[in-house]
Amino acid sequence: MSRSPSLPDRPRLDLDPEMSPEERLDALREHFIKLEQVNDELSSQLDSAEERRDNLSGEVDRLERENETLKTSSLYIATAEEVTEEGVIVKQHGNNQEVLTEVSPNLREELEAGDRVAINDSFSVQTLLDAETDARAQAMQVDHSPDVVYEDIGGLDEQIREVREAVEEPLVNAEQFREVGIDPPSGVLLHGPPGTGKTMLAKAVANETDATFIKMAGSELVRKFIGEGARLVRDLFELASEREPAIIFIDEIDAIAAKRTESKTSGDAEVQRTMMQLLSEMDGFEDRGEIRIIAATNRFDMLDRAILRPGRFDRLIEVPEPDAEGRERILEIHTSDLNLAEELDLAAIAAETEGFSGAELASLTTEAGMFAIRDGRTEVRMEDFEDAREKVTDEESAETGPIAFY
Ligand SMILES: Nc1ncnc2c1ncn2[C@@H]1O[C@H](COP(=O)(O)OP(=O)(O)OP(=O)(O)O)[C@@H](O)[C@H]1O
Repeated sequence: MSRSPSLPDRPRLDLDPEMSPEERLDALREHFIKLEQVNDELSSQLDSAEERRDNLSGEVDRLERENETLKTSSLYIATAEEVTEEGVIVKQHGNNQEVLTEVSPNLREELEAGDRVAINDSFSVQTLLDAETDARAQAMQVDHSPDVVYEDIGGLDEQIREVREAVEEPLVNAEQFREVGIDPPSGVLLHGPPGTGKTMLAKAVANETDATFIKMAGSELVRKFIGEGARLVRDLFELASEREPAIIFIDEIDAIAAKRTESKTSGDAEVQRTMMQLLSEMDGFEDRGEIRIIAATNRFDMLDRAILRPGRFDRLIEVPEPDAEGRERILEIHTSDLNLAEELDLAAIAAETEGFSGAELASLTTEAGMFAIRDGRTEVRMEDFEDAREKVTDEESAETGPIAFY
């Protein structure tokens, strides 16, 4: 900082009593001139002091603004990976950097592993992001460890074997695949009627491989997130690479990948863009590491064949309606916690429920339990299943009519 200039000396007026009036007048004039000079000097000093003050207050304004911006500067988005005694481990989106960081005690109470958070430059957690405000969070269902295991799935042994081979093996033994030099299937397409266990299969692989399960429903992309489909597909793959190992599950893929002739709605161009984005993500997918893609449809006939080309959904697995044996197994699974009457014959129920999907058998079981309760019993009998079958069949035909799609 420059020093302030020194003040000019104050002129002295020496009037000798011996002086004549003329001499006094001269001395006074001279003094007056000196005073004027000092005055000029002081006012120029005042001017420059004022100028300096203006400059300084400009500088103060600038610093204040900078301070404000620093206080409100952009925050980074991260995911809380683990809440530990020592702090919170967060993983920053984009660069996947993991850090152990601080969090204020009140935030800490609310914070759970898997939450999205905003962190500042020094990585400390500033806010917990509200998942509901985030289209990405709304459009995608993220499950860190789905609780479905292969044993929960009845009648699909062959499909389980194929899914394990196409999805689980390449994830678990990635190194072996590389060494042998074969590319695992890029994407697996599960096709079959509704409620037959396609989602369960995808969840069970995620569980078995300790992978994050990320589900996106094609129909929602088209209905709910109009104009955002392509971006959300990009986000979907980005999220998966942040959460490796991950299983991407695209349900109802027909909604975004229907044959062009079949989709003549006004949103056609938008749907096309979403599908193109999906194809380009899959085409550029090879080096993406531990991410596998599973899609499901119950409108296989409607699919645009472009998505079935090699390098895309090149492994097709049909998930059919269960046969009698499959139905019996599904009934066994869903009644395992029920208090069944001694005489109850699951094979007989399976024989009488031709055309029932796994989902329908699950609700049949719940309904049977409800009939027992209504009757004041704690034991579920054959007659409860018969009543339940009538109810479920009536509801089905009232709601959807015969299943016409497949
Ligand atoms: N094979 C099965 N074994 C046991 N339970 C089943 C089976 N299939 C379906 N279920 C029951 O039905 C429910 C729905 O199944 P799931 O969501 O996997 O069907 P989906 O084929 O994905 O259906 P959608 O095509 O309608 O999405 C499951 O939560 C489960 O209770």
